[in-house]
Amino acid sequence: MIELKYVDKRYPSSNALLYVNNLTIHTGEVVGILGDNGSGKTTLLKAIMGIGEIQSGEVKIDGKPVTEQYERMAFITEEGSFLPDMTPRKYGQFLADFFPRFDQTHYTELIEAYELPSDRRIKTFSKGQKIKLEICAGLAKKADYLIMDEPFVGKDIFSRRDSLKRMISGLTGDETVLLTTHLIDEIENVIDRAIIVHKGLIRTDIYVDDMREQGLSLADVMLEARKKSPSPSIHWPN
Ligand SMILES: Nc1ncnc2c1ncn2[C@@H]1O[C@H](COP(=O)(O)OP(=O)(O)OP(=O)(O)O)[C@@H](O)[C@H]1O
Repeated sequence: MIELKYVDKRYPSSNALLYVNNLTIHTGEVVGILGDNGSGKTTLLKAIMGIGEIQSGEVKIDGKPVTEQYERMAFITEEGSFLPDMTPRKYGQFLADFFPRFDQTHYTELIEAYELPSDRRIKTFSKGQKIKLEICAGLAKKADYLIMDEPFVGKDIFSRRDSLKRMISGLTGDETVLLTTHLIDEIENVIDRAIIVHKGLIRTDIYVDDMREQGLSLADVMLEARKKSPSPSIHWPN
């Protein structure tokens, strides 16, 4: 379970903020973090991963600070955690040294399935190939929490569908998955819950089944979220 309480994140060099009053992501949920460019999606994922300071509030993963749970977390992002001079093969060895649960065989299978050159330096890869490599690494970590920032960036449509299928089929179903994306059509049938961030605040948090019962699509919900004013129950930090 991921829990955020009164999380306040500000950047000193801009007036952007993220404020989350109370958010609980239950174990096993697949959650889409959606919203316009610059709305705060990546900032939210980074706050969960403990990347960068938060001004106040707390984030707990199964009741513990994220720093005590890193072995159980995979953060898949375009920025990548690979070292650019490494090849995928070397990167796999490096990850195996750091993550006790890392499954080298599964990693090699994924690298082959994504048709990534295992002995070429990662710095020569395209954007789509780099994020594919990060997905291979993230899935092979056998993490309980998969936090993915734009996992479809730089991919063509066939590659996106293939990637999505592979990602889902590589999961046991017990993982908690958070992903940001702008490709709402692709993920509507994949996520259980949609959290819509607008101007640094969570404006909508809805289960997809409830959304469908109300006859709404993700596109409708996102449009509504933009118009909503912040919830009156929000306690603004002093
Ligand atoms: N390191 C930083 N320093 C200053 N401002 C930042 C920094 N990182 C992000 N921001 C600002 O915080 C806001 C939220 O950015 P964030 O990257 O979380 O948005 P996003 O929803 O992930 O956007 P996108 O869909 O474009 O990736 C933006 O206004 C952005 O300019």
